[in-house]
Amino acid sequence: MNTVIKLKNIFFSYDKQNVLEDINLDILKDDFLAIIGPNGGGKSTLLKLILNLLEPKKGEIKKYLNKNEIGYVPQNTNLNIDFPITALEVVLMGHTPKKKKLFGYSKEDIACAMNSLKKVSMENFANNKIGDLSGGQRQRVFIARALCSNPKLMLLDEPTASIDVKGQKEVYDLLRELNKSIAIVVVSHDISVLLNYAKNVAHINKKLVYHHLKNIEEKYDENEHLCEVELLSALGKKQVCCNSTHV
Ligand SMILES: Nc1ncnc2c1ncn2[C@@H]1O[C@H](COP(=O)(O)OP(=O)(O)OP(=O)(O)O)[C@@H](O)[C@H]1O
Repeated sequence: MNTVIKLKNIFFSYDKQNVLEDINLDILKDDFLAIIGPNGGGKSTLLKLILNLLEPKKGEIKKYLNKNEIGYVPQNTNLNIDFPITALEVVLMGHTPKKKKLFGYSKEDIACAMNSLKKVSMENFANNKIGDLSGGQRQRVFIARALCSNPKLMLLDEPTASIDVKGQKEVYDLLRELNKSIAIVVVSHDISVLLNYAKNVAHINKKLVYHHLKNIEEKYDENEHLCEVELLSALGKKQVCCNSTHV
């Protein structure tokens, strides 16, 4: 089975107005899926449905993974950076301890958290305060926290918001490395970077339009910034394979 998550005819509304309509989407085992779309288009809502934080009003979400095999890096992890906590402590917060302890963490917990920091090349910053790290370094620590449960799928909501271009590239290079063994789903407005990393794109504006990027021959310069409209226009010109259409 190549699919890890299957959404079938999903409808969702917070009140009476539909936020998502008739969403069909397969997330594949080796996917690097970029979810793009306008503000309020329903991107974060879709992630919350996949994470079981919300229930669809209609339709079905099939998961071919255990709950702890889905890692999540939420939006706005830059909040509370003044809180006096180290990178290691942030990662330990995402860890499910093997043995329950009343105070502190066991040696095994710390070794496991250090291993996660190593996977994101942040082990040398374990004892640094999270507020003293750069935006890109901090985001890598939050990715390490999500790696604690050895996920097979990682969902990231705007991971490079308010990170400089160099930091963005580091985060996406890391995600590409992780994608060798983990399916990656990224919500982002940061299309020019995603163009160089994503395998597939889902554009969400209440409805979903899916693009297979492998058919695009033209390579974009990583440092070139394209807006969403330019990207979609580029995709349209290249006539990529779509399995759904805007209505
Ligand atoms: N808890 C909520 N209660 C009511 N309405 C909500 C709630 N959360 C989101 N919405 C509304 O649902 C719609 C979709 O929101 P969502 O956050 O999923 O969009 P988004 O595509 O992630 O937007 P952005 O790019 O701005 O983060 C918006 O109109 C938003 O105002």
